[in-house]
Order: sequence, then C-alpha cells, then structure tokens
Amino acid sequence: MGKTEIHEAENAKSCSNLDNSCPKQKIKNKKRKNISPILPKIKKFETETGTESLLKIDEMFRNRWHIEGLIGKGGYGEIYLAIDMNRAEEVAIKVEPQKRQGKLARRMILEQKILVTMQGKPHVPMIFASGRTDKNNFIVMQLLSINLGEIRKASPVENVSRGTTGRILLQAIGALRDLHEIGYVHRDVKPANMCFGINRKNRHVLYLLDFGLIRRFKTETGERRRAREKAGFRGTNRYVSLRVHSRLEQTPADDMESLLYTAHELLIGDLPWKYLESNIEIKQNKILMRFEPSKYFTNPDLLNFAEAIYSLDPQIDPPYTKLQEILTPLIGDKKLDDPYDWEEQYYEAIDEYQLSDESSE
Ligand SMILES: Nc1ncnc2c1ncn2[C@@H]1O[C@H](COP(=O)(O)OP(=O)(O)OP(=O)(O)O)[C@@H](O)[C@H]1O
Repeated sequence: MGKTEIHEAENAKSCSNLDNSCPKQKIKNKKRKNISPILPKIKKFETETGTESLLKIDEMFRNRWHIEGLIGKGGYGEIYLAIDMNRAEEVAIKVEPQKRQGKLARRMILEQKILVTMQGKPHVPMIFASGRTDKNNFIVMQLLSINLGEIRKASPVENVSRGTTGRILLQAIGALRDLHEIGYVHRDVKPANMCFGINRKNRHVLYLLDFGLIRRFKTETGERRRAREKAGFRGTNRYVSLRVHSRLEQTPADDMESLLYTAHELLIGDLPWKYLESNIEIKQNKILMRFEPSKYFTNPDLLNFAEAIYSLDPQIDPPYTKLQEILTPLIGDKKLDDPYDWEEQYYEAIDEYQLSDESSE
C-alpha cells in the first residue's frame, strides 16, 4: 500500500483542551450535538476491548490522527474513531495486520483500491488517506453512523418500519449497481456492512462498507469472467445466497439475494435461521423460503421483491431500476430525505408492529 498512499501525514498541531483553536475542542464545540442519534459509540480502554488492540487509545497516529477509541472489531480489522488534528474533523481508521497466519493479507489492499476507484459515488465513504505501518495496513475514511444491524436492534420492536426499510433498500440497490457497473461483486452484503452519514447533508445517505471480499466478475472490457467450477465459501453464513452454499461462483444476483435476506431481517425483525449454526440447516431453511416465499414475506411489496430476486438469472445483470420500482410502494408517501425511524423514536415501527399484532389475534 506504500505506493498508493494518498496523503502524507502533516505535523499535527499540539494544543490544550481549553484552547478554542484546538481541533479537539473545536469538535466538542461544533459537533455531536443531536445531529444524529446513531453516532458510533467508542470503547475507551483496553480492558473494554478484551484483547490487545492494534492502535492505542490516545495515541497520535502518524503524527496527525488522535485515537479516541475503538468503534468495532471485525473478523479481520479494527475500526477506530480518531480526530484529524489538521482538519478538526472526526474520522474512522480501519487497521488490519499485514500478515495473517504468516501470509500477506490482501483484503485491505483490495478495499483501498476499490474505495479510491469509487470516490465520488454517492454510497461510498470518502477515503482521506491510506498506507502501512511496520505491521499494519490502514485506511483513514469518513466517519459514519452505527451499522444497520445496530440501528435495528435499537428499535424497541427490533425491526424498522416499511418506510425506513424501503428507503434503505432503494439506496442499497443503487450502491450495488455502482459496484457491479465497475465489474465487481461485493460478496458480503449484510446489515453490519451498511451505515448512514452523520452530518446534516448526508444523514439520510446510505453507505456500503467493507470491500475486503470483492471479486471481479467482469473483465475490464465488460465480458463476464469464466466461472470457476468450485468457488470457496466467501461471505457470512446467515446472508449468503443459496448458490454460495453450493460453492458456485458469485455474480451480482448473489449480492441481491443477500440484500433480500437483509430486507427480511430489517422489516420482520429476524431470519428463520437466526439461531442455526450448521451450514446445512441454514441452507435447507433458505430452500424452504425460496420454495414458498409468501409464507415468509408477509408484506406484499417485499413478497414482490422476493419473487423478482428469486427469478434473477445469475448470468444476466439484475434490472436495478425495475427492482427499485417494485419497492417504491413500500415507502408510501415518504421522501428519501424525510426523517428515518431513529430520528422519530421508532414510532412508525412500533405502530406497524402493534397493528400487525392486532390483526393476527
Ligand atoms: N467509516 C466507518 N464509520 C463508522 N463505523 C464504521 C466505519 N467502517 C466500519 N465501521 C464499523 O465497524 C464495523 C466493522 O467494519 P468492517 O466490516 O469494515 O470491518 P471488517 O474487519 O472487514 O469486518 P468483517 O469481519 O465483518 O468483514 C462495521 O460493521 C461498522 O459498524
């Protein structure tokens, strides 16, 4: 990643907390004031993180970013909240060891490449810098909200409303179309890999994250690559498509099927295979869902979406606009920029839940 480094760290300004020109103080003064109820929470101390972390809290990383705390720990990397001391701005820093089990880890190199290629696309976080230290690769990027899984769990009824689900799906389809158009499949579409913006301008914009598992499905000239006879398992058990359970090469249709499972979880509150761990049992449950979608997708608009997804030909690009049109009735009269559930104490999700409970009595 050394070669592709975008910005070199400049010397950070040193300052005291009481000084109003200090970047940290500026942030305290201007931000984090009720703009978004879904700001990521940080773990401040090593003991809270359980294991030793890759960066140290209060460290001045690369002489520019003050590490405030750990936001998240994925299977591979760690995500920190930091303050950019040059720009008085909060950022997220993703860090991953360069070597895993003695082998060079390629995930973050791929992720960095795709983030740079897709800068300017509406559903991709801004990347401010990237590079490597002695042992780790890192990416400094735009700070986003908590992820969709956490947003759903914050709802008192553990699901989000039709209007919120519909608008999330419309944006997610757009995000996937942008990625597929440049020839890549994501291969890990799930609620934990989607977040919202956190400032006034982008708080209603959905961002797609984690491009560490992407794979080219088209050549640079636009032809589909030949599928391998047997592909390795890539993705997250709960959300991968049936074809992935059968170890088939992933195409954009598989990202769409993962989006369908994401939609079910957001609107209904869970997936029938939530507590299952065995791959075989999860696969069997997905087959049952595909066989009789009306039993699972109780909302008619989501059922239409499910049927459209199940009828996709994996070798043909999905009809993105048509899929968005199918979902438009789910949104009702909501506009993309109207408040979402978390800005209204989830009252619509609660109303819808109570109504469906009454009608099932
Ligand atoms: N830019 C960001 N702003 C705020 N939170 C973020 C940001 N990037 C990632 N996160 C949080 O960190 C979590 C893990 O991020 P990410 O999926 O990129 O890491 P990973 O190590 O690749 O994870 P996984 O093991 O799931 O593949 C996300 O679910 C999200 O909640």
